Amino acid sequence: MAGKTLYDKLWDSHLVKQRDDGSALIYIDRHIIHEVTSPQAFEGLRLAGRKPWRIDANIATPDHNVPTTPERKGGIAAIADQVSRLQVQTLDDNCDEYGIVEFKMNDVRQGIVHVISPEQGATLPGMTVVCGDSHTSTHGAFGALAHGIGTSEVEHVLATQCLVAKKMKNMLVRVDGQLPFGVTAKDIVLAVIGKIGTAGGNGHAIEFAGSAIRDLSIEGRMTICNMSIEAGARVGLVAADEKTVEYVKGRPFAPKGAQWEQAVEAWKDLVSDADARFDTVVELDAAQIKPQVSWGTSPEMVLAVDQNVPDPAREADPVKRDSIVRALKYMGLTANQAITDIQLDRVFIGSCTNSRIEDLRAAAEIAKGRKVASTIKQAIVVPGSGLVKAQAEAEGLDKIFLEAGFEWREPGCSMCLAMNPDRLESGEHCASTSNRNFEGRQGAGGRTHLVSPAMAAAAAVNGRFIDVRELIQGAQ
Ligand SMILES: CC(C)[C@H](C(=O)O)[C@@H](O)C(=O)O
Ligand code: SF4
Repeated sequence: MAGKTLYDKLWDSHLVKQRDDGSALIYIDRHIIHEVTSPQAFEGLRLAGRKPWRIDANIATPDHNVPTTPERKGGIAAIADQVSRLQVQTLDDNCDEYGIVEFKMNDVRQGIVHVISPEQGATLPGMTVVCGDSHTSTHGAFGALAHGIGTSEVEHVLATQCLVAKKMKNMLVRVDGQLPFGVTAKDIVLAVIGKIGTAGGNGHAIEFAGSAIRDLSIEGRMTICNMSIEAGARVGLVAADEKTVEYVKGRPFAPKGAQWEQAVEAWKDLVSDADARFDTVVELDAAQIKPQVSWGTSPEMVLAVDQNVPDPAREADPVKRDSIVRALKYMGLTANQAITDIQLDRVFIGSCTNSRIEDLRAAAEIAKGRKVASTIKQAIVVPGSGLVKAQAEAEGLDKIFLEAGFEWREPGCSMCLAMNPDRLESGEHCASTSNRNFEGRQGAGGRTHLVSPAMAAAAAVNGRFIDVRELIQGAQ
């Protein structure tokens, strides 16, 4: 019998019941809650006369709707939009009522769900982690089985601590070789999506492996797993290793003492067996990856910074041709235009993809001693959590950004999606470190270009896209 993949192992160790029709019941170790997808779930629970099954499996924070400007220090009353205010208030009320740990709006531990849970050690290797949020795949970076769920499933998990699920297929994305100087985890994942497309991972759990993945920090691995969902896979995974253990050690929710020793021992098995069988295998050479920029309205519409946007006339497939025509029109671009000719209006450095300390350091390295171009209307840096913000301030990164002309904000989802005051105006182009570039994602008519933090900072100071390596001192 062939060995097991990491996904197989995680699945097997959480399987409560397998049914003949292919569906199964799996146990959930960690449930993360935010204000958008939880109100109806709690309401359903209440109507059914039930209570959360295991209170301490839950951790909550508001993120999507919270303003990121200084006025937000005023608390919930400072949220102008009525629906947003109600959602955040409802989350607070629900967590208070059931005694669920919540980092409220102005708690220093508040932030984007996918940033705060790993930061607290609430996401651990070997766990099953769910949240009513598609980017829950982020947590797979720890060798955990993590994916998004819908609101009715949020209610089910709250009530039973279990989830009805179906086993997925196994996909291996192997990235070997050395990443060129100035090329980051974000560029790897954008290049993967450019290669396999947004449906490439459909029905699969993707394990990212290979020397280039092992060489990444935990932050970088989170960036990659975060965007698995944009490659069509609900689950992204990276095997646990010493870096994972090192990252988790000493965090508030991590096991301590003898339990820690036991856990570390158990985590050694969180790798795919050498003879494990994958249904699909994709390989990339890290050395060939260049800084990426998305030009269209889907994350697969992505190119290296030195390329030109496509010419529909050269596309034989009529369906693809139509989508190129439509995307060019929406994005206000002309066929064959150089990526480096795209003029930006706003720059957003943040989101659960790229708002951790390492991302802010990379952006600050570029911003240091430079100025945001006068043609840029706004460039904002939004830390992923209050603790990331505090760390960045301790390192003086806030000063670097402010001196360069960036705004330094309070944590939240911010301009990643138009659910709070940070948004694009129609027609504006934004260099954004987030994960989705769908039509209207950052505001009606807004035009999103997905890039790494260093590339976003470079675009801010240059006004147009530029290969960040041209700005790095001593670049070869
Ligand atoms: C609001 C939420 C349900 C949504 C998601 O599931 O991903 C959001 O976080 C997003 O990124 O689009
Ligand atoms: S930062 Fe963006 S992608 Fe992440 S959870 Fe918030 S809205 Fe979703």
